[in-house]
Amino acid sequence: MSDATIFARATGAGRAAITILRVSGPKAGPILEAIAGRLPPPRLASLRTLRHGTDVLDHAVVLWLPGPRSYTGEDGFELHLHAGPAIEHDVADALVTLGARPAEPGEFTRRAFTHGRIDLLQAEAIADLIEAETSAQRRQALTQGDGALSRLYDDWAQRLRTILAHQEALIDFPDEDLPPEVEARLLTGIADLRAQMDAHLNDGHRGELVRRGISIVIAGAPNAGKSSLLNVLAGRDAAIVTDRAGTTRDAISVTLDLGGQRAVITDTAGLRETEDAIEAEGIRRAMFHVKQADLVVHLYTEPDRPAPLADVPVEDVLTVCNKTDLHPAPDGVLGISATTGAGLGALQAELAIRVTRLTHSAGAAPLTRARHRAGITEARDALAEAERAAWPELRGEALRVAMRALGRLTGAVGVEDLLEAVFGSFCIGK
Ligand SMILES: Nc1nc2c(c(=O)[nH]1)N(C=O)[C@@H](CNc1ccc(C(=O)N[C@@H](CCC(=O)O)C(=O)O)cc1)CN2
Repeated sequence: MSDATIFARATGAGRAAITILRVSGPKAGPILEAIAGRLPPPRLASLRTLRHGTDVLDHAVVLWLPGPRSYTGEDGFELHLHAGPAIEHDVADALVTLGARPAEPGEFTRRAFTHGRIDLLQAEAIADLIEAETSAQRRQALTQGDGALSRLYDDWAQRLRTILAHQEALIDFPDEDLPPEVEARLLTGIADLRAQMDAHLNDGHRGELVRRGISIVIAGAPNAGKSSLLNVLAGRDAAIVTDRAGTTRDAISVTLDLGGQRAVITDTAGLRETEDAIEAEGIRRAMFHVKQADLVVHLYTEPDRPAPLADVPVEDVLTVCNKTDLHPAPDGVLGISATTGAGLGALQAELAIRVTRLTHSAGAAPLTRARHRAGITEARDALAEAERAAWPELRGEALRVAMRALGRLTGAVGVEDLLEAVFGSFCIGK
């Protein structure tokens, strides 16, 4: 399978000036010679006439990318073609005739992983980089792609290996030859590592928040102007606005860039007692969103001071007074008018500060996916198990469980079953 030569369009669909086809695999050299004549110098853009037999396909820029110094680690090439359906399908036909086949989603990056060019955390970072919509997401993906998280986990695995070696020594040479401080030092080493993993896990989900986007929910009484606020923040009419209380029944979400951070803002049904079954379901959903939110904007209008939201910590709530064009906001409360736009700049600035506070990471590389959290949790639990173990043999086994959990994160050990999940979500051509 993996000795197939694969190809895919690396650029987007639709009208464009240039289309890049990328090809990787053992037949790349012979195929390029067949369509472009002799091989150009490695990694240098060269203009060539592409032919299939006597048929001229295009005049194109060609890159010859011999392995192992290539993205996939294999021989490969790129064709920078004039964009257009006829060129693309005729060149694809020529590639198939010469023994290549279309690539599966993520197959180029999967080959880069298989050939040891990148580890699994870096492969995930490439997917995140392509998906990134905001600057913060881009920076986080680039940091992980440069191997920041890999280095942290590799360093922990290295320390575990040393601890495990000392542990083996304790088992092989019981009592006699070894000074007592060997076991004490070993236990301190395990405790230190576990504490570092705890700190890494207790990061307020910063990396995951940046990657997924911060969830901000607008809640409050009917007719407080929640939908109007969503619309002005979104800069478009996403939610229906009327002067009738109870207009919003279902939650409506828009994605925003708040100071470089991705935020998903959700407008919810107004909270009140109601006989209307549909509105009641809307309110049930509103409460569900409020409880899940990273930040709640509690909107109200003077003089109807709201009761605190049940089940939401106060530090996660920003109380905002709307309709200041009708009634001024009391001292110390952020006032806005969704209709005149007064105070909106201050609200956006405050939201950006809150979001930055939620996502600010103290230097070290944050974990960014549930997969990472599960792996580190497993390793941390195994270390705790090792600290409690009554027998050296049991301690050794728990340390090996921790090692394997770390190894699966970078892809250094047994991840065959994981690869489909990681690479299947890529786009074709990556
Ligand atoms: N045209 C084009 N642009 C592209 C890519 C590509 O494949 N083709 N990339 C693909 O995703 C990204 C750049 N990433 C890359 C990472 C590694 C290598 C690579 O071949 N590295 C070799 C050789 C480096 C060199 O020229 O000396 C190496 O590290 O050994 C290429 C691209 C974004 N832009």
